[in-house]
Amino acid sequence: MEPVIDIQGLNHYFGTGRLRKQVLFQLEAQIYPGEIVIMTGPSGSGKTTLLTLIGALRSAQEGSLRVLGQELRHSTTSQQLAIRRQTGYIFQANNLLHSLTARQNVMMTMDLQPDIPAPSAEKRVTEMLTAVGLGEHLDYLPHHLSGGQKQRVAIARALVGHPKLVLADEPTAALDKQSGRDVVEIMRKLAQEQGCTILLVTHDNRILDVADRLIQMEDGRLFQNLPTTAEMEH
Ligand SMILES: Nc1ncnc2c1ncn2[C@@H]1O[C@H](COP(=O)(O)OP(=O)(O)OP(=O)(O)O)[C@@H](O)[C@H]1O
Repeated sequence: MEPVIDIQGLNHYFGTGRLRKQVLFQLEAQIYPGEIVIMTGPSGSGKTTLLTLIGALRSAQEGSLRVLGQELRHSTTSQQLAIRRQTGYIFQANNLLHSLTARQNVMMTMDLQPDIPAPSAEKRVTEMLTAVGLGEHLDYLPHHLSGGQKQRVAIARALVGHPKLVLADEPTAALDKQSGRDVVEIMRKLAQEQGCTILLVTHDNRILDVADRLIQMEDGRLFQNLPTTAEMEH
């Protein structure tokens, strides 16, 4: 089976000249279809940098990074756009547009998929918001929703286009224990139904058990094959 994410000898640097600083060192990792992988690690260790490289939101500089079969090093803008279209992003700050309702925020993703006719797109948006428990809040603006509800809109927005890959950066950081739990359970359930792969960065120990596999970043180096919480309990 071909990995969804295939990282080999990946290095990354910020800055130029004397200020050039290496932040990722010889990373190696393969993540396969349908896997839920959680990446942990101290602040500043390079997790967000790696996530944005995988999501084609910044350019790979050295080594190899293949995502959904596409080599991202030396890739063209249109190849990067193709990866972004197949990827759902969920960030700590949910990045909802404040003047748009929950429904309109999610609909924006469907606008990137011109091959889906408008009535079907609208139906999918309603179904997705209902699936995350917001069927009664379709026309609410973000400031009338709680933190957990806003994050659920962000999940609906990330998943409504049926992405092959979901990248989530601290999706539960701003949430209380129960809302955080609900949010990852919804992600897991929807991802299983759609068969997509999830790579999730978190400091939140309370959600580690949703992972099939844990990886850890420390000082720009990746450590793999850590036991999951479920395995540790056996
Ligand atoms: N745009 C940038 N320019 C220069 N240095 C940067 C830039 N972005 C990140 N860095 C540096 O790269 C390193 C890795 O940062 P990164 O944000 O990837 O860490 P992180 O593990 O995601 O941290 P956190 O858990 O706090 O979000 C840090 O030393 C950071 O200061």
